[in-house]
Amino acid sequence: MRPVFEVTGLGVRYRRSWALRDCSLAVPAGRVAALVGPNGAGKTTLMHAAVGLLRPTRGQARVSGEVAFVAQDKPLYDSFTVAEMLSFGRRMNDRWDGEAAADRLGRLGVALDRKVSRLSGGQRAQVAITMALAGRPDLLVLDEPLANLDPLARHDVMRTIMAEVANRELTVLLSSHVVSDLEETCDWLVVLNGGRLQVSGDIEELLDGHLVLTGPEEASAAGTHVVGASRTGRQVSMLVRGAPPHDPRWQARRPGLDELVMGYLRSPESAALPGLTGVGA
Ligand SMILES: Nc1ncnc2c1ncn2[C@@H]1O[C@H](COP(=O)(O)OP(=O)(O)OP(=O)(O)O)[C@@H](O)[C@H]1O
Repeated sequence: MRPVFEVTGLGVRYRRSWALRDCSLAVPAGRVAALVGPNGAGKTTLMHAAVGLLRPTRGQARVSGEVAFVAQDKPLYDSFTVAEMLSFGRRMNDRWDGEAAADRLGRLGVALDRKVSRLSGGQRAQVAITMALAGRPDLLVLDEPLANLDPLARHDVMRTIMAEVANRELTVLLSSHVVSDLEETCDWLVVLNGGRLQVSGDIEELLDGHLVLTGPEEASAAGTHVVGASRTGRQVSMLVRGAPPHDPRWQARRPGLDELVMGYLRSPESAALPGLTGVGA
């Protein structure tokens, strides 16, 4: 399927230091892509390059179609009511679907006559995302939409995104630090670490292509690609890619999304990118 969002050889330098180096990835249409990585990994920088807020130092970022971006601080005008925000949106956007926006906020119990300054964190997030969706974008880019929200509000925000993806062809790229929030909603994973791209691919294919092995430290892992390993006493636990090793002392199981992400983040030299054997190709 054609990519909606594609970067090739992307590098971004702020003064002397590189925030992103040599990143190439493509997110196919209709996917909900999770962008994860530790603080300072370059997630916001990648999103800013995608939506045209900064010019890459090297390479390029391409989006096909209309893009909407919700920044980390969910910028809204505090002195406006929700209805005034919506009519502001209508004036700024010729693809505006005000009816759907008002409907969605109604279903979420956000009163249109309420001042933005009096909304809860969760309602603020819902208004910002609703405003972004009302412009009927092809790509929705959300920088930490779940930060500072309680578990119920996080769930509601993810449900809003899911409903929109189910209703029409929308591609989403969203960053988060909480991988467990993404498990149900996202079907594409992008891992950035220290400005470098470590993982990009279909989540089910990635999980199918990896194993968590546990066994005694003397067991042989010959023939297996080890992403990372940790030791507890004489037991070793490893995240591996591809087929399991022949040594019968290993117990193997499919990793969870959290384990996959943590395995790569702990081993910055490992990568699972399209073109590498057995994963995401
Ligand atoms: N305007 C800027 N000027 C100089 N350096 C910057 C600027 N913006 C970001 N950086 C640096 O670039 C790197 C990547 O920052 P970025 O904000 O993209 O990371 P992030 O993954 O979004 O982090 P977080 O999870 O903390 O939001 C960091 O080392 C950061 O200090």
